[in-house]
This record gives sequence, structure tokens and C-alpha cells, in this order.
Amino acid sequence: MTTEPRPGAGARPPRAELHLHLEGTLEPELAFALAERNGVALPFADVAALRAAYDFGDLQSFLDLYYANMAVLRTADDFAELTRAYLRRAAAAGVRHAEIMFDPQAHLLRGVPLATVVDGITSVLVTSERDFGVSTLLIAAFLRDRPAGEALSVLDALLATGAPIAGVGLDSAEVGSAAPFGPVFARAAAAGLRRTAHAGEEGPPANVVEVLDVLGAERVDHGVRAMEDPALVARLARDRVPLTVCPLSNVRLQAVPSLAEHPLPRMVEAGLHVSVHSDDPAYFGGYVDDVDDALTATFGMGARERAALAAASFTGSFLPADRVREHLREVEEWATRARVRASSG
Ligand SMILES: Nc1ncnc2[nH]cnc12
Ligand SMILES: [Zn+2]
Repeated sequence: MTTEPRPGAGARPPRAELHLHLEGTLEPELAFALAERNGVALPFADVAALRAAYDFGDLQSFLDLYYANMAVLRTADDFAELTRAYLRRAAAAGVRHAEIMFDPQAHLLRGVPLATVVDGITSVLVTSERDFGVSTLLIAAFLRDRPAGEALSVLDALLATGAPIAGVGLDSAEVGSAAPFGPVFARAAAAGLRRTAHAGEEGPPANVVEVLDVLGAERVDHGVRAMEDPALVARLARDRVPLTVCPLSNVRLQAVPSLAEHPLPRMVEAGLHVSVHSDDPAYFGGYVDDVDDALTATFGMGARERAALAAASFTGSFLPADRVREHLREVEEWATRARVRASSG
């Protein structure tokens, strides 16, 4: 996270955050506050020591710490506080709509009931538009490295309790085939839920093909390794499949060697439907404004390129078409103002 003062809201395009793990917004300061409140011992001396552990060699080394830190989240109030802190920060970053993933299994496995998690999060989401100017949708993400039967039971429990989820996702370690999750996604589709899935983050392009063909994913989270397969690139471009790319995450998890070498410009050039997001902002060095700043600095993006990425965040969202159109008008207005500022300054 940048420590410099943040410019005013107009400095950044309005955008949708489509790739965001709520648990990945747990800042070290909040982790320690919740640990104290709940009598949980964190294996780090202080905030600085925890932050110093954010030196990841790959996805798994991050996931180990991400799951371990969840120990501090125990009550509905904890989940509400986490959600509130994220929305406050997202609003300051220019986020107007957020599709927020959470990992129900990760909490159930450590004995926190589903209702505690869902009630805590949704108690804040119900008034997020009024309180923060950010509309929200909630996505239950299932863990790819756990049995698919477990995901199916959790989905059933979410549906049976009327949890206000708009969609399902698939995340965690990109190991093995996603095919066992076919029935989970089919049941979600039958229940009218939207479907997204992580693929092509660390795993090969075949994983992207699989989540499209076997899970019926409407959107792919990451998808950067799709660039290794020209036929897949052509398909993704033709079908306008939204890819929610997280450049800072890819660098921190060493999926790409540096931001300058990130395939984002090539993805755009290839005609892919790409938008950029923060993934786990507390762990990867920033929220979407930090992502925007880093890309602007590294690739010299102008208002046109930044507005195109912002527009793609809305067209890749699960919002109804009329809401998307409203947001696209806001992006266009922002781009016009940015051009005027540039030509007068
Ligand atoms: N970047 C990521 N990839 C897979 N699973 C995740 N869960 C949280 N962040 C993730
Ligand atoms: Zn992710």
C-alpha cells in the first residue's frame, strides 16, 4: 500500500472491483486488533514483523499465511469490521461497484459457522451504496484444493439459508483438475447464480479451457497464462470472456518477474477483455488506485488506456445492462475531464 497522500477522487477513473478476496483485505493493523479482542495469538511480534512476512515465493506460500491469519476472524462483528474497512478504502480508490469473494469453507474448517460469516458481511453490504457509494455483490468462492463434495454441501447450505450471494467462484491452490467441481457450478447455475473461476494464474492455459468448458465459467480470474496458447487467446477474444487480471498480485507471487514484464499490454493488444484488480490488497501492495498508479507509471498509460480498463471492469461485471451503461457514462465523463486537465496543465 502506498504511504503517500492519496489524490482526490477525480484523479482516478470510477471502476468496478471484480477480483477481490475479502479475507485478503485484512491489514496487519486490523489483524492485530482482532487478535487482541478475540484472545488469539498471532505468531508475529508486531505489525511490522507480520508485514515483513509478506515476501512470497509462490501462490502456496501466500495461501499459507492468508489462511493462518484468518484465525483472528471469529465473530460476525469481526467480519462486519473487515467489510467496512475494505469498502471505506475502496471508495477512496474510486471503486463504485465491488463483487466481493469470500471463502466460506476456510471459516467452516476452523469452526466458524456459516451464518456468522454471512451475517457479518451482509450486515454491511446491505447499506454499502448509501454508506460508501459502492454497490456490491457477494460471491462464495470454493476451494479448489479441497474435495468438491465439501463445496457442494456448502453451496447447499448457502442456498438453503437464503444467503444473499450473487455468484460462485473457485480459488485457492491451482492444483489438479477443476472437473470435479462441474456439479457444484451446475447447481449454482440452476439456482440462478453467476459463475467465475480462478485459472491460468500459476496453472497452464488448459486450466482456463477447463473452467470455461467444464464449469461454464462466465469470467476468468487471472487468466494471464492463457497468453501461452494462441488458440485460446483467439477464443477468449472472440467470445469477449472477461479476464480479471491482478498485476501486483502476479508480481508478488512471482507469476511474472516484474511489472514491466507483465503481459497486460500484450493481452490488451490481442483484443482480450481485460480489467485490472487488486486480488488480496492487504498482502500484495495495494488497492485498485495503487494498481492504477503502478500501471500508469510502468506502462505510461494515458487517460484513454486507463478509462478503457475502467470501462472493461464494468462490462465484465455481473451488473444489469442499464447499470453498466450508467457507469460507462461516468467513465467517459472522467476521461473527458482528464483530457481537459491534461491539455490545460
Ligand atoms: N490469488 C489467489 N489465487 C488463488 N486463490 C486465492 N485466494 C485468495 N487469493 C488467491
Ligand atoms: Zn484471486
